[in-house]
Amino acid sequence: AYSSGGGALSPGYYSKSCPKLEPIVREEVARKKNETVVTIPAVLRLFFHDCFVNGCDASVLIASAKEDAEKNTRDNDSLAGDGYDTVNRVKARVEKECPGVVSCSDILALAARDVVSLADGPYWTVELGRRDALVSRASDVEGKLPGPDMKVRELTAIFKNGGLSQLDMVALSGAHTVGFSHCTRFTDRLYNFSGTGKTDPSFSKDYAEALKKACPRDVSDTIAVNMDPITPITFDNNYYTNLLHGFGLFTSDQVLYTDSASRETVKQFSANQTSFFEAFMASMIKLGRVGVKTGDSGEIRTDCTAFNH
Ligand code: HEM
Ligand SMILES: [Ca+2]
Ligand SMILES: [Ca+2]
Repeated sequence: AYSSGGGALSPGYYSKSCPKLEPIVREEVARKKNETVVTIPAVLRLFFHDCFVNGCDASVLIASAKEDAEKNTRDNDSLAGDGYDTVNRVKARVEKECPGVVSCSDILALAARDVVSLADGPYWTVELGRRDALVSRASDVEGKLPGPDMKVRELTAIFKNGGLSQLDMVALSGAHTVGFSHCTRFTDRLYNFSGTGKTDPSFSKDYAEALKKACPRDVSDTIAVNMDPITPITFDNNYYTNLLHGFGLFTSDQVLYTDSASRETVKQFSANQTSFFEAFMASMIKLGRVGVKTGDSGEIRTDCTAFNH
């Protein structure tokens, strides 16, 4: 379990030491997004995978010659390269403006906020003052990240490790309103649900048919589909409306509606985008506090992909 106090974080942390930080991050993220829209889901997911393994400390960004860092794991293998590129580009500019001052973990937290708002989602104030990790071990990832086959009880337990509630879990799952998934992450639901050789009955029939066309039985592990088939690049509440219609891609998505423990929240977020946006912002701020290192812990990396020493 991690602390999620976040007491030492504050929005104005760099107001004297790097006053242009936020406009620089915004500009670089927007430039990258205009080159490829994949930037949006890539950065958002990268932030989540960082925070859930040893806290929001940029541990996921470390590149290891021995390939034994967090990024060298099955769970993190599918993190799109554009997420890392975005952070590295922002960092390069920020280092020119204010050398040695701004952590990679704070850049990632700001970039995650900016991609959401650039996709027409909400905009919130980001707490700052995180320091970067001194370790990144592949062996630390196991069991920390949720899997697409999990049910509500397991999902809630994983989020609880970071001090996040079931409501936070349902709100943050709304991130699947943008981005892609490889077919291999859900083909069991299409062709061999619970070992039955059948299709998961909680799928809409039409949606399952469409997914079978995009993802045939022996599909290559490079093929991916939109997670929100209706508004794939817009950050909206359509993820929840999809669940009402059996358009959830993973078991971990669809169970949020089929399980009565979370169904009312799904209905509410589907009916009212403002209530989803408010919950999402609050949960992102909580996510950004998970296991943060402040004060004398950690370091301010100069290169986000490597420790300073
Ligand atoms: C609730 C439990 C969650 C599970 C089981 C889960 C699982 C997954 C899986 C399996 C993928 C597809 C990866 C692939 O291509 O193989 C994915 C994609 C994604 N996830 Fe999640 N996720 C969860 C929560 C979250 C949260 C909390 C966020 C962010 C706040 C998030 C953001 C994303 C995004 C944006 C993508 C698309 C990535 C891209 O297009 O590059 N997920 N997730
Ligand atoms: Ca981390
Ligand atoms: Ca959407």
